[in-house]
Amino acid sequence: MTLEFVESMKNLKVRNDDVFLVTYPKSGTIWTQQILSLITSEGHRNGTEKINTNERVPWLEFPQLNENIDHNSRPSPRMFVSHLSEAFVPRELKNKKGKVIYVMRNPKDVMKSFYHFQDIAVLAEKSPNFDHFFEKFLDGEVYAGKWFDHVRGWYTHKNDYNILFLKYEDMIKDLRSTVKKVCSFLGIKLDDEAMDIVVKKASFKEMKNDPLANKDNMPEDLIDKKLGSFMRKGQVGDWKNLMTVAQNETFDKIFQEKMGDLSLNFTWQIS
Ligand SMILES: Nc1ncnc2c1ncn2[C@@H]1O[C@H](COP(=O)(O)OS(=O)(=O)O)[C@@H](OP(=O)(O)O)[C@H]1O
Repeated sequence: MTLEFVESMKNLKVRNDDVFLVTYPKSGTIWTQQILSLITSEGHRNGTEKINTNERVPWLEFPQLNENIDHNSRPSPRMFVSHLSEAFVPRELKNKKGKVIYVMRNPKDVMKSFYHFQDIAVLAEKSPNFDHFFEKFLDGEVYAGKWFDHVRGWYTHKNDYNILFLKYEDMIKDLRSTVKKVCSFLGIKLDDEAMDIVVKKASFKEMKNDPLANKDNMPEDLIDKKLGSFMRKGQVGDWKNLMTVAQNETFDKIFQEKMGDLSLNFTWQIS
């Protein structure tokens, strides 16, 4: 990804039936790519088409991950996935052209997932320990910058977009309801049998064993599978196994300062 390319994406011609999935890293990106793939493709549901979710929902800002795909020449309907901040996505989306699905996850679990991801992400700058990563995350010295800015940017500009917000924890609690919400947002009707398949194939257990959906097919120079799995735990509240009491207090204080004025609630654990 070059800055020049990202800049050029601001001018991408948006089509009415485009769908942009946007996330801060580690918030449920591949999960929602899989859900979108299953909802929109019968061949993905019944296993007759062997296409990676990363190809069905290609990266907006990483064309090299999809054989240098040229988004302009893709047939409609197109789906995209992106980690871009609100200020960097195609401007035409602001005219409520196309649809945006923004998935968020409680930032303590995001941070923990991100910390472990550096073990397997070959190109990631490694932190020697969690204390170091904790500071880096708070300072936004990680890919995609500060979590607080990313979420705030999208949330406070929500009225400019045709946008559906989803939360990772809601997906954990009731995946079927989330799938229904996505179907309704996309104007797609699935019968009960198709819905059952989507919910089953988008479960953590199924995805962990599905190389089309779990990044096992990623090149080894990007993800080193010997060092860990991309589908790590898929839980809510795993941050408790890593953050100290002091770090948690610091985080809560910063969260309150930066997000306290927004009507956004997160689920920090599920008992
Ligand atoms: N089906 C399903 N159910 C529950 N959780 C799931 C599922 N699929 C992916 N995951 C978890 O999502 C985390 C990876 O997030 P992303 O896909 O956003 O990562 S990335 O930004 O694309 O690198 C990562 O979270 P952690 O396990 O906490 O590390 C994945 O395990």
